[in-house]
Amino acid sequence: MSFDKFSDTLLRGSNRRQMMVWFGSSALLLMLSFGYWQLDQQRDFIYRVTNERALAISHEISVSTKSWALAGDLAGLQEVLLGFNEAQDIQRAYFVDPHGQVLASTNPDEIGLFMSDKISLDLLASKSSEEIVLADQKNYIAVAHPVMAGQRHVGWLRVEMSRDSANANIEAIKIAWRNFTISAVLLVVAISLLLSRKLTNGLNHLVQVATEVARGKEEARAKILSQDEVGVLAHYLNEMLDTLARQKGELLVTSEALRDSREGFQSLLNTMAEGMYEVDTDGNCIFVNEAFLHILGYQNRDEVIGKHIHELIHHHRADGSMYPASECKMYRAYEKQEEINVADEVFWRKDGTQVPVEYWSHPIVKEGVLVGAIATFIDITERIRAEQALRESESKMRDIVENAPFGAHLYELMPDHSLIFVGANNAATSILGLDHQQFIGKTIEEAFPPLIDSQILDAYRRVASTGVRFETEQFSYDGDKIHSVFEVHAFQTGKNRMAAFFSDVTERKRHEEQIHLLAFYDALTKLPNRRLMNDRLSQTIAVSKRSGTYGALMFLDLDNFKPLNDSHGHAVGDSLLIEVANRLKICVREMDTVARFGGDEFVVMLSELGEDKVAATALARIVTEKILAKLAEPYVLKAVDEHGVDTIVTHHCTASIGIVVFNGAEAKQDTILKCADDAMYAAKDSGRNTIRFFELDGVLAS
Ligand SMILES: Nc1nc2c(ncn2[C@@H]2O[C@H](COP(=O)(O)OP(=O)(O)OP(=O)(O)O)[C@@H](O)[C@H]2O)c(=O)[nH]1
Repeated sequence: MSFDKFSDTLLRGSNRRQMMVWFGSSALLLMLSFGYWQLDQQRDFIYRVTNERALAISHEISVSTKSWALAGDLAGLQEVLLGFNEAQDIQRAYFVDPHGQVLASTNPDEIGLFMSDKISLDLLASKSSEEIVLADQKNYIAVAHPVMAGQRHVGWLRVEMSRDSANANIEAIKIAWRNFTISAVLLVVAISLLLSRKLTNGLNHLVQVATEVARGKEEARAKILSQDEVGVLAHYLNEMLDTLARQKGELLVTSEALRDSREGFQSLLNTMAEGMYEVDTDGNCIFVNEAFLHILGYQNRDEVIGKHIHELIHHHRADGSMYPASECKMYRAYEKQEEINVADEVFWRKDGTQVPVEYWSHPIVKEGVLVGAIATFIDITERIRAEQALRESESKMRDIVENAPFGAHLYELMPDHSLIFVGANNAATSILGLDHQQFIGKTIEEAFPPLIDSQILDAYRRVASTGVRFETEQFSYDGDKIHSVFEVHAFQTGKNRMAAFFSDVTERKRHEEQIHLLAFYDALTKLPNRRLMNDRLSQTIAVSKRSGTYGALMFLDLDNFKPLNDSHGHAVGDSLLIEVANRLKICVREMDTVARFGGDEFVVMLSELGEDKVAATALARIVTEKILAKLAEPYVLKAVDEHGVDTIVTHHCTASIGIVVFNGAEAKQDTILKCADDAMYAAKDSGRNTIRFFELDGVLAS
């Protein structure tokens, strides 16, 4: 392990370890510093004590040896010195005379020798009366003490001592101090361990909770073990975790909603029938939907995303010529930040075929800056085909309408409700005999004055605005050049546009009227015939049934008509029949019906004679008698004799009339007719020129 890593581990590890390291190393440093200082002090002190002892010994020996020296008793002198031979740490003690000769020494071998070393020479040269420390070394000390006789130097007593005992003391102190230091450091480390454990237990718990939460155990919460700062921290950590959990829940809901919304939006885009893509400002594709891939034949988005979209799908025009991006309408629109809609260009499929499209592009602007664009498009192949088919169909229809046998007018309804004439076909021109070109742009009233105040104008306006078709049965048009009846069919051809098809049905109408006349009227007298009388009788019966009113039916047959025919001819007979018809008509009300059933047989039906049968019968009788009298009046008839000359024939004629008064609720039509017929024959049988009433049950009435 490198030092850096080691120091890193120590200094940046857990708080507990840091505390231990810092406290331990601080204690160690402190103890070492203090110990070193203390040891230094101790050493100085011990050395000083050693020096003082050396000086004290040298003083004591000098005092002891002074008398022996003055006496010149070298043996005594030697004796004194040998007495100090056993003193502690004394290595050597000797007496030197002023000439440097050793007179006595703890080392007898050097007695008589002269000191010639520099220290000795300097010492001998010195006249000091004070003791002198000659050497003060770690293991050795040498002192010299003058031996004075008054003011006279008699010699120098020199003592050399080892510092073994002093150094042993110092060593013992060192060992003691080292042990003390180690113990102190260990104690400090132990205390710091306990203290840090106490201090960091709570923190470690918080760290453990935070670690569990970080590893996904989001429900983990800190125990509040104390009321100190760590307890407060645990409380707020729990609150923070609760808040985070709540916010995460809300965020989850929001993000789920967002994801749902995004997925919904994505699937919406993908279910769009329109192709869609998004480009950045460089024109590179950043999004396409499913329809894009489908329409342009790509399998997946990777084939498109990141590509320059113009170069990929819009590189050539429909005619095959190059379509540079610089000329692309879409890009020009992007630059101007405008929306654009184009429907006459093509996109190119992956397989190199072209597809006609209509596209819309919208620039995307964020905070005023263009950041890209979105384009949507649809394949308009079918539309073009349909438009072409429509054009062809319209052309065919135009041909058909132009050449149709019926007239056609086209109108447009204006906001002020006026109908403006916008065109006509060839048949319209030939039917109406008008030059329609001159009417284009004019109102219908200006173009066709006979239509002013006509109901057909309102009908046309309704058709143009609502689309409800309109068909006239017949419509009379009296113009300058034409007086005809038309049949008109009008229908909407577009918003506020309509066409009116018309055909001249004047001739057909005349024929229809003729057919109607022949079918329902007697050709000679113009009276309703048997069929029409039967219709009206059934209607009268139905009304009578509902209202309870009575009606009367009379059968009338001329008496002795045949002889007139025989004597004056059929034409005179016809004239009589016509005159009879006229007289009958003037005898009845408008609502009554006079019919000719054939030959000289007529039928008169009186309706709404009231609800009282007696009164109705009386009324019927009055009318019948009136008829009888009227028919009995002489007839002045024009005749032509056998020579072809016109003559006047006066003829008298009567009629036999049978009557039935009926109520619709009481009798059926056949019964009524039969009873009237029977009554008429009864009248004939009674001698003619008379009236007979029949009850419906076949009983002859008075
Ligand atoms: N002029 C003319 N005569 C017709 C027409 N239809 C029928 N007749 C004749 O009318 C006559 C009717 O004959 P009847 O009613 O049987 O004879 P009638 O002389 O009236 O005798 P009664 O009815 O018994 O009084 C026939 O001679 C028919 O030929 C017609 O349209 N014109």
